[in-house]
This record gives sequence, structure tokens and C-alpha cells, in this order.
Amino acid sequence: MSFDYDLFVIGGGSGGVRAARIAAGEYGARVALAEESRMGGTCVIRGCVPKKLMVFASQAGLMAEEMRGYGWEGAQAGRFDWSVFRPKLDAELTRLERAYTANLEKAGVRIFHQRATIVDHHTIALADGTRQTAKHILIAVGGRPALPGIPGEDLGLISDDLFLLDRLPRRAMVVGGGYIACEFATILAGLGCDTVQVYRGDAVLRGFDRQARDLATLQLGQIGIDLRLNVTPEGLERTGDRIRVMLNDGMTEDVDAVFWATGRDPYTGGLGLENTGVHLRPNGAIVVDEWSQTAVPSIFAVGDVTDRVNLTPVAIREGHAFADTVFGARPRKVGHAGIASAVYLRPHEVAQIGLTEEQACARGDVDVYATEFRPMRSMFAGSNAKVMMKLLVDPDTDRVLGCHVFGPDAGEMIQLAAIPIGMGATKADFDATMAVHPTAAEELVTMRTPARRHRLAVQAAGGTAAG
Ligand SMILES: Cc1cc2nc3c(=O)[nH]c(=O)nc-3n(C[C@H](O)[C@H](O)[C@H](O)COP(=O)(O)OP(=O)(O)OC[C@H]3O[C@@H](n4cnc5c(N)ncnc54)[C@H](O)[C@@H]3O)c2cc1C
Ligand SMILES: NC(=O)c1ccc[n+]([C@@H]2O[C@H](COP(=O)([O-])OP(=O)(O)OC[C@H]3O[C@@H](n4cnc5c(N)ncnc54)[C@H](O)[C@@H]3O)[C@@H](O)[C@H]2O)c1
Repeated sequence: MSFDYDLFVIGGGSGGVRAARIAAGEYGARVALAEESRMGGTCVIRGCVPKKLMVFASQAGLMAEEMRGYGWEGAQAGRFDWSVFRPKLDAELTRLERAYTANLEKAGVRIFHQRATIVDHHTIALADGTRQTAKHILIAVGGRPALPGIPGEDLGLISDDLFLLDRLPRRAMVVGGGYIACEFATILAGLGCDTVQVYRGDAVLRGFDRQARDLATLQLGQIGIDLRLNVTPEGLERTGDRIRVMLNDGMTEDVDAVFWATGRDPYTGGLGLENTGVHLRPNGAIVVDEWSQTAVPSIFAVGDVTDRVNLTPVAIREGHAFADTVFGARPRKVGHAGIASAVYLRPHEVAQIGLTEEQACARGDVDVYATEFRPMRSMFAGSNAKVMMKLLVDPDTDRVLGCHVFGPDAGEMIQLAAIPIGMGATKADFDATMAVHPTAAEELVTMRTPARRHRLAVQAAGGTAAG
């Protein structure tokens, strides 16, 4: 049977673009890609990139405060002008979008700027009514924000909207305690918005190490966010040009904008998967095996739509491994354990790799090398902001099981720590490494004595041994 293409990719985001470019450019496959919105996908257009630029923009106040502590009398951040920043952001995203498009075209990929749906195991329908056939179909459609399902929720905004605002809200509420909620609240507060963050749990960033979570929770309050814990909205209604939020603790809040950051769901609705034998999980995620192959041999899926680890570098690696395996005769699987990540808060970021202290304790014996200290840079300026560094070590093998950093540029630190830890480094390897002085990161190679030693036998007997 002959097909129009060897590969048809649905979705021009992190995973889809990489897979298409490698399959066509490196392996000579005949590839087409459909993108219904802007090329580059969530990360480039409405995620990592605009978010990080806004994090940079939002730190002027903290920098001015620090500089006053260094003797810069009267140092002030000035007034943030969204009408200057927003067009610059738009121009940068357009530049990136063009670069992604050009790279695909250079690799020989045929691009359809429209929505695609699946007709059968080898056929794609495009929004213009035409059909294309392909030997392989790659689904890389990503995810979409999930709303909480409460009355009036349509009055709220989603993360995409932050980058498209005509003007910044004077008073904003961010709902949630995950990556997006914490980063968005930090950005809004830093840009001068009166910011309320509402989270139903007792500490933000569930899934991260508890000590880091507690420090992040504290920091959100310290930078001026009105953080309400153990609270959740029950309904929204319009009052004039504002929005009234009814909270489950009986309080109401009037704000100019509400941002839902209550998770994301795979974007499989309306994709035509009922025409195939592809299996979905209850949240709509596509079930794939370790080769990113679905239950239908000709259909593969990568990235957030599979809800494995929802990060850009993971989607890219999955897309690349798919192309290597199917078109390059170089079978490659992607490991989803031990992936480092960072949350870009200010002034200190949260970054991690491997097990949390809680997970390590549940797994078995663990020695915890941990330190909390006021770093030279901010202490001199009179700030109480604390840095935290932690290594979790298996006492039997001496292997480092996890690393957690709460501090300035923690994301940059964890990227480098991820290399030795991924290679199986031991605590002795860290100890043998000469420190770079004076840095905050040097603490990672100078912690000599465990702060705590958790022993499974002792815990089972009713306690935790401290060393
Ligand atoms: C606010 C925010 C901040 C983030 N920050 C970070 C970060 O700092 N670091 C990090 O690693 N990750 C971050 N992420 C996550 C990251 O953006 C995603 O993990 C990544 O984009 C997933 O890539 P993907 O290829 O699976 O999907 P996407 O990038 O979402 O791409 C999917 C594409 O498919 C298109 N599409 C969907 N359906 C169709 C269809 N039927 N036909 C045609 N086209 C279709 C969409 O328009 C989209 O362009 C962030 C996410 C958000 C929302
Ligand atoms: N820096 C980064 O790497 C980065 C940044 C942003 C997003 N991301 C990726 O995007 C994914 C999605 O981010 P996210 O923040 O949307 O999801 P998340 O899963 O991290 O957080 C969702 C939050 O919403 C809360 N929540 C869920 N339902 C709720 C409800 N009905 N009412 C009130 N609160 C509710 C949850 O308790 C949680 O705190 C992340 O898991 C991450 O993989 C990464």
C-alpha cells in the first residue's frame, strides 16, 4: 500500500517538531506536520519561554532592595510598563515561531497550518476537508489547562492568557499550588500586582521535598503574596468590572483577574481516537509503551499527551527517540526516572533530582546531608532569605539518591548536579570534588556529617534515628 507520507505528525510543539525534523532532515523520511495554532507549541508560545522572560522582568524590586543593602541609597525598581514589555515579548515569540517553521521547512517537512484529526490508522483529515495518508502517525498534541468545575469558572483566565493581557490586573488571584501557580504568583507580585494565591493544601509544590516546599511556601509570603493555604474557591461571579470569588472558608475576595493553575489534561478530545484502537487513560492520556507506541502499531504518541513527565526536554527526547527508532534504525528508549526540574521562583528557585527525603525514607535507610544558611550575598544586604541544599545518600552503597536545592539559580545548579547523579555518583565522589569558592553551590561538596540518619528498622519500631 502506498501512502502520501512516511510520517504525519499532529502538533508542532516540543515533541512533534523534534520528531519531524529528525525523521525528515536526518533520515530522509517524507514527513508532514499539522499545527492548529502557532508553531513551537506550549513551551515556546505560552509556557517556558514567555514565563521565564516574565520571571526576569519581575525581579527588579528584589534587586533594588538588595542593592540598597549594598549602599545604593534610594535604589528603586521604577515603574513596570506592560505596554513596553508586551510588544517586545510578542516580537520575540514571533521570531522563535519563524525559526521553528524555517528549520522544519529546511529539513523538508511539509507544514499544514490547520487542525488535524484521525480518520483511521493511516488517514488524517485536515480542517480544510482534505485527507492525507501516512505509514506512521505521531500524536504530539500536548495538554490543555484543566478547570476546577465550579460555578462561574469561565470568568477566570488560564495560563495562556497571562501573555496576552492588554494590561496587568491591579489585583489578581492565582488558584493552585503547583509549578504554574507558584511561578505566576511570583511573576504577578514582582510586576507590582496585588496578588492573592489560594491553595487547597498545607504547603505548595506537592511532590517536591518537604523542606523545599516549606521554604517555598514561606518565600511566597515574604515577597508579598497573600498566600491562603487550605482554602479553595467555590464559585465566581461578576460584580461590575471585577470578579468576586467565594472561598470555602466563608471569605469573599474581589479581584480584577483570576488565573486557574489547577493542572493540565491531555488534549485528546475531538481528535478522532474513537476511530482507532488507541487506548486512553481516564484523564484522556494516550497509553504508550516504552517505545512511545500505542496499541495500534502505526500510531505513536509523545509529550504531554501521554502524561508521563510533562516537561519540554522530556517531550523533545521522546520525539527524537521515536524518530531514531522508527526511521533511523537506532532503537532508543527514554528513561523517565531521575529527571531534574526547577521551579522559577524569586528570589530563590526550587530545583530537584531523584528521590525526596520522604520517598527515600519510604524506600529504606538514608543519610540526609542537609544545610540551611543565609548566603553571603543576601545576608550582607540584610535579607533573611535562606538557602537549602540537601543530598540523600544510601548508607549501604554511598550512592546519591536525590539532590534538592532552594536558592538563587538553583535550576542552573541542578542541571550540573544531574550529570554525576545520573552517572551513579557516590557521596565520596562529591566529597572528593574541590569546592569553587566563594559560591553557594560549594555547599554541595562540603557537607561532611549527616543532619539526619533515617533507618527503616527504627521507623518500624516507632521512631526515626537522628545522627
Ligand atoms: C505556563 C507553562 C509553563 C511551563 N514551563 C515549563 C518550564 O519552565 N520547563 C519545562 O520543561 N516545561 C514547562 N512547561 C511544560 C512544557 O511546556 C510542556 O511539557 C511541553 O510544551 C510539551 O510539549 P508537547 O510537544 O507534548 O506539547 P505542546 O508543546 O503543547 O505542543 C502541542 C501542539 O499541538 C498543537 N495541536 C493540538 N491539537 C492539534 C490538532 N488536532 N491539530 C493540529 N495541531 C494540534 C497545539 O496547538 C500545540 O502547538 C510549561 C507549561 C506551561 C503551560
Ligand atoms: N518550571 C517548570 O518546569 C514548569 C513550569 C510550569 C509547568 N510545568 C509543567 O506543567 C505541568 C502542569 O503545571 P500545573 O501547575 O498546571 O499543574 P500541577 O499538577 O503542578 O499543579 C496543579 C495544582 O492545582 C491544584 N488543583 C487541582 N485541582 C484543583 C481544584 N479543583 N481546586 C483547587 N486546586 C486544584 C493542585 O492541588 C495543584 O496544586 C507541571 O506538572 C509541569 O510538568 C513545568
